[in-house]
Amino acid sequence: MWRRVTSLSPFISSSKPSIRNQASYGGKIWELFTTEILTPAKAGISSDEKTPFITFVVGGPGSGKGTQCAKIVETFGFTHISAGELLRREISCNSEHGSMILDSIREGKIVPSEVTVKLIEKEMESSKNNKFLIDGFPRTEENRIAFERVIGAEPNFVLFFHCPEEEMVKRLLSRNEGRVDDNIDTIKKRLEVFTALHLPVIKYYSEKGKLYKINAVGTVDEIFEQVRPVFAVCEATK
Ligand SMILES: Nc1ncnc2c1ncn2[C@@H]1O[C@H](COP(=O)(O)OP(=O)(O)O)[C@@H](O)[C@H]1O
Ligand SMILES: O=c1ccn([C@@H]2O[C@H](COP(=O)(O)OP(=O)(O)O)[C@@H](O)[C@H]2O)c(=O)[nH]1
Ligand SMILES: [Mg+2]
Repeated sequence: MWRRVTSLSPFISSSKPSIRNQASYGGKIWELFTTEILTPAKAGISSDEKTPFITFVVGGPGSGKGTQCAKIVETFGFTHISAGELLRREISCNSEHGSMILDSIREGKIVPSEVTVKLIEKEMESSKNNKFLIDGFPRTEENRIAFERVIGAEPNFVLFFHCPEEEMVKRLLSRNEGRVDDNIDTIKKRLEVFTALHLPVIKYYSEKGKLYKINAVGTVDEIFEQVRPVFAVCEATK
């Protein structure tokens, strides 16, 4: 079981996100980020079994994060922690924050970091595994900083699923999972939030050489063939 070694630091309070006009990024900004060549040294692979191996899986809504995570789990034995699923679980069990989370999800807004990070921390601590895929998180710089402070760790690398908006909208509208946020109005808001708040996270990890960009257009299997070598590097060093 993985245990946090650093002491809890104060959570960062959530501030209201400012939504910048998508046009200010020219729609092509994601093209600036290139795919890293992943090596064991870059991934920070260590032989210490107690050190958690953390991969963040990020990308726009409908880019295929959850679908690819299922394949990574099946093939490489990671524990999948979906931030969105953890939040939806809080809604279904009417927890303390359930109604606030529901309102945020309905509006396509980001739930305060302190809530999400605490849920992720609980999942990590209760897992017997030490390899984690953290899906749909961090969505903002504030999320990222809160994770690092509370968990006391950085991801070994970050998988970024890059997908054109039209494709993401098409996929979300046919997802059919009965989600309150898979309707065109909320989808538009989610895309705005993604464009406005996610870029600094991508930029941060790109500058650290931890970003692995995946072209998320194609069949599920074709996309997995881009993902597989990233994890195969980790396997090869075991
Ligand atoms: N490569 C793909 N091509 C077409 N549809 C896809 C692909 N990958 C996932 N999907 C479908 O698109 C929808 C969104 O995928 P999902 O994995 O839930 O994305 P995310 O977690 O990024 O929102 C789902 O209905 C899924 O079955
Ligand atoms: O770290 C997170 C992850 C998700 N969400 C909320 O949960 C929704 C659904 O997230 P999920 O990752 O399930 O959506 P996906 O990107 O997979 O469609 C988001 O739009 C946000 O409102 C959040 O606030 N913080
Ligand atoms: Mg998902």
